[in-house]
Amino acid sequence: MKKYILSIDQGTTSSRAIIFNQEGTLVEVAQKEFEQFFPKSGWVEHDANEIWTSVLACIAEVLRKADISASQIAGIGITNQRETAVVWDKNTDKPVYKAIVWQSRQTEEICRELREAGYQDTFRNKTGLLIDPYFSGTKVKWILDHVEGARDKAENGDLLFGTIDTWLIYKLTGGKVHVTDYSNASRTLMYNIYDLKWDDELLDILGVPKSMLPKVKSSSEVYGETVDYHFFGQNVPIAGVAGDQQAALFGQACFEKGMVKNTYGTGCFMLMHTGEKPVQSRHGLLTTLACGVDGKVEYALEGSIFVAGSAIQWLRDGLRMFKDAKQTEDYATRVESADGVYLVPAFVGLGTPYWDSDVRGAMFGLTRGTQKEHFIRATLESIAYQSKDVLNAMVEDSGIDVKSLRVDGGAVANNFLMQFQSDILDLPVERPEVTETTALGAAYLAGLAVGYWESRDEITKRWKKDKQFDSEMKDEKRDELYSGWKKAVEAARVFK
Ligand SMILES: Nc1ncnc2c1ncn2[C@@H]1O[C@H](COP(=O)(O)OP(=O)(O)O)[C@@H](O)[C@H]1O
Ligand SMILES: O=P(O)(O)OC[C@H](O)CO
Repeated sequence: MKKYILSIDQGTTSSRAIIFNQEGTLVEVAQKEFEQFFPKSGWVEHDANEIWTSVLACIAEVLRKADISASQIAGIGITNQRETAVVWDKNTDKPVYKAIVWQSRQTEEICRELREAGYQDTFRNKTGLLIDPYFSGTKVKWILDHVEGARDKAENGDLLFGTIDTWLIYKLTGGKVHVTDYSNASRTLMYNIYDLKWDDELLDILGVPKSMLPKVKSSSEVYGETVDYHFFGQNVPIAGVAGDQQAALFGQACFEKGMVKNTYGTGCFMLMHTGEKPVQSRHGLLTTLACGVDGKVEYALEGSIFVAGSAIQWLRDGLRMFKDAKQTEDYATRVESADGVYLVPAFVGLGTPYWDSDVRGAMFGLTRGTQKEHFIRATLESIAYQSKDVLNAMVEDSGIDVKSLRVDGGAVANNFLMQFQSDILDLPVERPEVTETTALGAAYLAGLAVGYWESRDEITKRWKKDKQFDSEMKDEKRDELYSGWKKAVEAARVFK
């Protein structure tokens, strides 16, 4: 009987279930969107139960479409939108509040208070992160502070916290297993990435009882089995877990110090593998845990860009400039250049390296001659400029000379964007054949744990390039364009 690996990719706007075969080829995929809740300006929430049912529906659909029975699944890998926080009552298995999403800014006030109380370095030195609403810790505090009776219940040991991986494993195992992996724990603002422990001092500052927290395990091991009533009568091992960006780093076979991947989706997330030693940043990068295997811990540097593909969605839905994101390539190549136009897409502030949550989007260099084509081209270019800001910070902080950039995510289909990225970085940009690297990474992690695949070397060999983009731009032109971008960012930050 032929066996497969099932990967569950629980993202910000949709859940997906994907089946991979022994060759690491995608056999079938099922996807389901779910509702986004925006209760107040800047707040983003999900219904954790809807996420769970969307995942179950995807599993059923993908098995049906692939005509594979549940008994043919050798193992399950889970990868997830990170930082999003769920708190539920272990007596009822019901969430006490909606899942607070990574993008949500509703804990801005809590963060301000923590910064003003002088805790920035305490958190940074232990977690590698910044005090920002992005991370889970202040979201958990917010729920305990705002949901009636929640704090008492938490102190009584009745409430559990989890990122989405934890929530899904808990549900799939019928409430038997409460775990997460290093990569997800490292995004919570509560986990000490050097001691590899939940940090008592940080928990105390945040007022989060330790009894709520999941056990932290490696990214590739058997955590438990599905209960048969949730998996068509089968007890299948859940054997791989990683936050989606770390899973992509793994799926891109970036196992060596200095290898970098950039994922171009709603936002952009660039990760550099830094080996078995953490690198501390001076330029607003995050130090985070990558996926190790065989019990080894590995580290990465990460830069987060909040708005990338979503700027394209804004052009499509907000400004109604085209119907399909694909058309942007054609529009952008109809003109020679953006003609001096720059978009700073700081719609929700700027992430790495600026970490400025008050700055808002701005456009510069408009003339009477500016056309829709320039506008679209400038938007695509802004994705590449932001990525250059992050890569520059990585090179400075790590002292590592980067040889190439591996890319994935929905927007890498855009050849203009990839060529411009290579031009502006003056680096080769490598697009793999399988751009579903996030799901593939989780599948690899699970497959390695159950002996479906042998080793990371096998994965390295499987990584295949679809296309390489090499820089064709003159240094002078690159410098001129990039200095224009830096000026545009400066100017946008003045207007607050
Ligand atoms: N050909 C394209 N050119 C530019 N942007 C694109 C293209 N195709 C998709 N996108 C953008 O990529 C994003 C979708 O990528 P995806 O990896 O599915 O995102 P996510 O996982 O964050 O939901 C959307 O924001 C979309 O606007
Ligand atoms: O859902 P995605 O793929 O946009 O990823 C979200 C990130 O994990 C947030 O840190």
